Amino acid sequence: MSSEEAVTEASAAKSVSDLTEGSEVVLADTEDPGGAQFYRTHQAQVARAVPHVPIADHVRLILSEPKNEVIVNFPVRMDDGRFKLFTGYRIQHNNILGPYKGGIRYHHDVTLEEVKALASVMSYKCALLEVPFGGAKGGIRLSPAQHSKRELESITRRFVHDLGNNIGPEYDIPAPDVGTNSQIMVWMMDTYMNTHNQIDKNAQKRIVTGKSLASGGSRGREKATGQGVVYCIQEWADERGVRLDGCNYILQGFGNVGSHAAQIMSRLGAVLVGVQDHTGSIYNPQGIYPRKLIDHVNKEGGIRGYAGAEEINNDDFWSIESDICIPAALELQITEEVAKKLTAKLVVEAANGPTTLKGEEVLKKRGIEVIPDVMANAGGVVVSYFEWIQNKRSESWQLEEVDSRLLFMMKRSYHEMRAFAREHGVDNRTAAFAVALNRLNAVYTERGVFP
Ligand SMILES: NC(=O)C1=CN([C@@H]2O[C@H](COP(=O)(O)OP(=O)(O)OC[C@H]3O[C@@H](n4cnc5c(N)ncnc54)[C@H](O)[C@@H]3O)[C@@H](O)[C@H]2O)C=CC1
Ligand SMILES: O=C(O)CCC(=O)C(=O)O
Repeated sequence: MSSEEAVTEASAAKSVSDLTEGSEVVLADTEDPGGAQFYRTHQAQVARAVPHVPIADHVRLILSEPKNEVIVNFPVRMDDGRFKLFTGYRIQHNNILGPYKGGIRYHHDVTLEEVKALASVMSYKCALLEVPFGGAKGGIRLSPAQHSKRELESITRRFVHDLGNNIGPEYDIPAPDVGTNSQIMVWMMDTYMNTHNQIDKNAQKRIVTGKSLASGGSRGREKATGQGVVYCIQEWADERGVRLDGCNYILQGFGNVGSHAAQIMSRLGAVLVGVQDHTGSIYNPQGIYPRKLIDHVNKEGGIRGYAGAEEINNDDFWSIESDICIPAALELQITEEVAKKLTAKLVVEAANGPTTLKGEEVLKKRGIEVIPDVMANAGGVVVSYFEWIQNKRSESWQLEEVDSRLLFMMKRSYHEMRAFAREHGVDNRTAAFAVALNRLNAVYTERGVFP
């Protein structure tokens, strides 16, 4: 760098610091090792499916990057009176099958590339499950635990305000993901309604899904992702004559998805022998009671210190003797090293993108089967679709109806994926992406190319 350039850089930095003095700036994409790797991993996984289905060139190109990338920077007043600048993303990958759809993540590692990967995953998930939605995802780089309820509400409302018409009940419909919940969805809905003046307020409820029951949510949405994970495990067990009663499993992530999956697995007699979350890892070969662990987590904010299990090193968690492994936390967790340690016969990807490319290679070599994210965790978006329909029609379905419709859709796609895998001699992930790609390609080619 010449001395002139150095002076210019220094004065530019100075003027930025003048602008932000006294406030905290949470910069968006300063470092992004994980997000970029996740995006490349996801694209490589999709690319493996391409030789197995006839994809038109223009369709491949369209799907290779998101259609829209919305980034908003907005200041919010913190409880101490100072302003903090946040960056929010809403990435809209594809909407050929219907409105953009996907969760909102609040996590300190959120980056543009991570949200791009997650948005693209949603397009294939919806296509595989025949949910008439496209794929999107959003997020803000923040640690929810470090903010008061009031701060979280202000951040959420400001984010929705600044997204403006980039979301809408027939255009792009957010939902919960890591670090967000029904309360955040209800704040989003309320802010949208207050900033978009329409007479039919009831119809506007479907701007988000994953709301509380009182504010227009669906029965069964909160447990839906975990329920769908277990439906997949049941199909896998039936196919192979495995009894779930008495089988051992380990679980990474004990939030919405993990804790619900664990409660449902318990009802089937499966034994939870190890859990890991952001606070540590615990082990009990006699079984950990999900309900008691939930009570502990609600009080303490994590699994650490739970009296009904022994605390172990995070590194030892993956080698716990088990039949099934359920990653239900973040992406890129099942690395080469982790895959070598696993004793399970099945990995069920409750999380999005939990397995690295190298990790997958090892799993394959070791004969460990994978039910991929786009299939395993699709229960959430399926019941979000049911919530959206119920809001649109002013209906309220009973839980039995929600569960039986969910089971039907999960089973249908699971067996489509398995049939493709058998017919083409490919793994479940490649089959799942191939079925989804086929569907997207068919719609694009039938509709033709706009000149
Ligand atoms: N909430 C939903 O409906 C859906 C969620 N998913 C996916 O499921 C996964 C979990 O999501 P939620 O349960 O909603 O999130 P959550 O915020 O409710 O729970 C996340 C869990 O992951 C744990 N965790 C975070 N960092 C960790 C780390 N470094 N090591 C170990 N554990 C860690 C947390 O302690 C917590 O137990 C994510 O990949 C999400 O994208 C997929 C489909 C739908
Ligand atoms: O429920 C939804 O709309 C989206 C859920 C989600 O973000 C996901 O499946 O990863």
